[in-house]
Amino acid sequence: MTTRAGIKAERISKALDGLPVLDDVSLDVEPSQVHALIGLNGAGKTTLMRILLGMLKPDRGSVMLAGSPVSGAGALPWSRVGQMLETPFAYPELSARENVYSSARLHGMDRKTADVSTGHALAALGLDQYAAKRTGTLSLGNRQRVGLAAALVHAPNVIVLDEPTNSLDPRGVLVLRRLLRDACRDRRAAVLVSSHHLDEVARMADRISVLHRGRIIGTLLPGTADLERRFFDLVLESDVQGQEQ
Ligand SMILES: Nc1ncnc2c1ncn2[C@@H]1O[C@H](COP(=O)(O)OP(=O)(O)OP(=O)(O)O)[C@@H](O)[C@H]1O
Repeated sequence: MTTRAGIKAERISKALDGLPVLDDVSLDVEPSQVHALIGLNGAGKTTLMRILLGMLKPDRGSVMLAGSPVSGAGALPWSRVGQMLETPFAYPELSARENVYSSARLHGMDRKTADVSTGHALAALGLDQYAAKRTGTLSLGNRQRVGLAAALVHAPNVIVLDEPTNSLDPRGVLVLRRLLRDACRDRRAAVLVSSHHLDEVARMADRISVLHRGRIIGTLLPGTADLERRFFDLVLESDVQGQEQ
């Protein structure tokens, strides 16, 4: 299996506590695309993202990430990856600036470049006035913005964000959408975002994959009308098929 960039997951299965959570999931997140993963609570989105990022080992299947098998990826591929899963990257006792700068350095940027990039990332996420504040004292939405700044500061080519708009206000959602679009256009980034919000996803994504009960049950076209109805049609169809088997 070869891929030059992006994420390619093939036939991933995983059980947790003896229960199947992912069943034969394949997913291609291509360069220059925002790929959305949608599914109901408990569908397996976070588990899949953890496997894609090498945080959890699949029982079966394989993942290529930024051109390398995720199981043996060295520092170079990881320096090209930006991610935010569940809790945003943020040491509460450090300032917003220190958190974002740390992420830049951990992803291999030299001090000067990290310093400049940190300034840009904070400004892009509207965090200038909070830069010196301890992250633990910030509002939930602003902590999420710090997490996003930390995920994007090093201009990654592969971006994985788990429910990145959860605590964002409408302006934050617009900002994130623009940043992800810019990343796709300017550096051919491959972007995977999970979400429950179909309307947001429809405006942000080029492709939408639907995960239900640990299986990819179909895709949706972002531009089509009645996205919500189509989503529930897919879910219902899959549940009916499951009952018949
Ligand atoms: N560490 C764990 N041990 C046992 N079961 C787990 C563990 N983590 C997740 N699960 C189970 O796996 C299933 C999928 O969980 P996951 O968090 O991946 O779903 P999700 O689609 O991200 O859900 P949500 O939208 O609610 O965040 C759930 O049934 C969950 O209870």
